[in-house]
Amino acid sequence: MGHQAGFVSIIGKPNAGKSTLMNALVGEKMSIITSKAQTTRHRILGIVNDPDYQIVFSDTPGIIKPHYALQESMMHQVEGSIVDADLILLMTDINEQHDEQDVLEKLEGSQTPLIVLINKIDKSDEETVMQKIAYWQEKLHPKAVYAISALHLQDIASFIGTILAYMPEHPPYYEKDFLTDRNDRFFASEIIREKIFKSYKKEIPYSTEVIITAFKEDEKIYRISSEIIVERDSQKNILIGPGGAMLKKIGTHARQDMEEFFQRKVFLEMFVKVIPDWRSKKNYLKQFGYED
Ligand SMILES: Nc1nc2c(ncn2[C@@H]2O[C@H](COP(=O)(O)OP(=O)(O)OP(=O)(O)O)[C@@H](O)[C@H]2O)c(=O)[nH]1
Repeated sequence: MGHQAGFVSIIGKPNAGKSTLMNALVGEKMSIITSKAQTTRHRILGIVNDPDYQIVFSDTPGIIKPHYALQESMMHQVEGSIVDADLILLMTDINEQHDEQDVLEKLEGSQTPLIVLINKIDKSDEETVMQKIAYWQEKLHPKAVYAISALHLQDIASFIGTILAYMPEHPPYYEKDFLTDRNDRFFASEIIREKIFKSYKKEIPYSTEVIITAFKEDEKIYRISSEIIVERDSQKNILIGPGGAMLKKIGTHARQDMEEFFQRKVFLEMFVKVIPDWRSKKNYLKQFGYED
């Protein structure tokens, strides 16, 4: 067999561990990970390269019933990744009793090979694992069901081997030194978003978008300016905190992560701006990079 290349879509409910799995497979932090559901908003590619193959993983937003335009765009990205895939990995959390109906609806009519992954078995027991394996086999008749812990993924090589069996003979889709299709600006904004998700309770993270307004690469330092968009003045006040303390903390943590990620010194500016109801307005969503 010649060179193999293909697309693998990782789908599932929010918080199942999709981003954790992709980062483990790619060996780099491509997708931000937090304990909150719906952290991932865009479809993010993570590419595993080898002289003989290229596997292009898509980490996708968790599947939900959309309530506003941002979530509709997130669901369109899931659907797009299913259409493109040579293999679908459906990820489930062993400890969650989700109604998976909306996930199954997305798979209806798809002829693409499917593997079910039962994740977080480090927080479960053998009997439950056996029950869940039987459940998914019966429910979807997938090619295989694997019980894993994405957080402590044991044998990545054999996992990749399993996936390769479904990858067609094809030249590489991307340059062999690419790990992702996203650029440095995207990762800078995601790093800030991760800090916001980790620092505030529910309302602020879900109402926030981060825009990189300038990204200047000097030899020794990256100069990055950003805007944090929220929906209301009250959220702006919470985000900034007393005397600017919260925003300062986020900025410090984000800068440290960026310096590690880019292997450069970083100068980071942050401004907070209110755009009422941006999550429901198509023109803003388009401007912020969410496709229809
Ligand atoms: N115990 C345990 N926790 C895990 C495992 N895999 C992921 N997690 C945790 O589950 C949470 C969600 O993980 P993510 O990888 O962000 O999940 P996701 O499916 O990408 O989430 P969305 O972006 O909301 O769709 C994080 O707190 C992870 O650390 C695992 O194997 N075991």
